[in-house]
Amino acid sequence: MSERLASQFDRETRLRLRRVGLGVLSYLMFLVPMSIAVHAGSSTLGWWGVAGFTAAALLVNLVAMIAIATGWSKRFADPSLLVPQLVAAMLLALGMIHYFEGEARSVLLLLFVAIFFFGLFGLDTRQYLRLTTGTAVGYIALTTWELVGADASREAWLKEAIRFSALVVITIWMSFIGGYFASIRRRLAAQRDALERANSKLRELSIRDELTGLYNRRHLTERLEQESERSRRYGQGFSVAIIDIDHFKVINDTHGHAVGDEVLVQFASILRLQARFIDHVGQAPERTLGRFGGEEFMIILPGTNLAGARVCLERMRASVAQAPFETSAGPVTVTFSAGLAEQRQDEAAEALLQRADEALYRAKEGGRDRLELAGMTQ
Ligand SMILES: Nc1nc2c(ncn2[C@@H]2O[C@H](COP(=O)(O)OP(=O)(O)OP(=O)(O)O)[C@@H](O)[C@H]2O)c(=O)[nH]1
Repeated sequence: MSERLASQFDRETRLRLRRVGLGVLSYLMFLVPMSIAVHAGSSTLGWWGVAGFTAAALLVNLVAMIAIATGWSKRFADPSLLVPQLVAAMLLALGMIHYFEGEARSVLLLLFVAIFFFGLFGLDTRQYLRLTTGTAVGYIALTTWELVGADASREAWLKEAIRFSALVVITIWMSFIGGYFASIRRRLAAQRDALERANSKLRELSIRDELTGLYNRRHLTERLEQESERSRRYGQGFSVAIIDIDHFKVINDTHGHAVGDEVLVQFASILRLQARFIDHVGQAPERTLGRFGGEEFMIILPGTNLAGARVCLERMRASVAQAPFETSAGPVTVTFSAGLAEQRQDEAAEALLQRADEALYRAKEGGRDRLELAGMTQ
């Protein structure tokens, strides 16, 4: 049953349905003292009456279950229908008590305690106090009607007064205690939400490079491993490029470290823009661009062969070289060199990176501002 519940409903709905189930269980449990009282002759209810009350209680719960399971209850502020269920339970309890006398009647006041405990699932103090008022008014109306009708003695009135005051004291206490638990629950929920938000922010920060906002080395390495694994499993190849700004040390030495940082940020945003550009028709898997360290960047291109990677990197190169970067120290000309490699079948990520790095070395040796492609054969 719970597995079926899990597959059909969302978490909140499952929880609400379970609560209604718990309500059914507590009604059924009350059948025991009720039946004993009927059997012992302490009740004028009779077996048909027991059956009638049980059927009414089950009907209330069935309606609540259907309203929750179909999603109909979601249109209300209280989609768990807790308040209507509690009001229905209270009315049923009042109706039932009418048929019990003496000791049995006092004991059955426990029904109200059970109902109020159920309110712990969601009532706040104000709602609890309203339920207490409703219960008290209902009880006074019932007993006055009974006692006046029976022309009861002073003793009978006093006995009811004792029951009534005990009922009111207990329900008022439960209102405050229940409300207190509700406030703790709300606080815990708010703390859990704040913690979840903080966690996701931390997760995001832990994979980002602080300066450029691109992915950091750790995330790039992780993604590279994932891509290798995916390619081994599904046979879909990928390429990788290591991008290195040319003579970045000169930019730093000439204009200062802060201007060097400005260049890195602008460089990153150009690469980011170009990385999003899709070169071929059809849906290409998302590319991962990051800062590998210093003035070195990396892009992972899933489902892309060397020729495709070259198109993408050539566009990046042209875009960077197109115009000098505007910095606080004036225009700075920036170029980069890149080494590209396509994964060979079953090649480990480390070996692939090694080949891309060797290609980058050749690009630098060859005069910079150029791309070099690693060969596919050994
Ligand atoms: N401004 C700035 N500079 C950095 C940062 N990280 C590394 N660098 C500098 O980047 C420079 C890299 O210099 P090199 O490794 O000699 O490379 P290069 O000057 O780009 O020369 P080639 O790569 O051979 O073209 C060093 O001066 C580092 O101090 C950073 O976050 N900000």
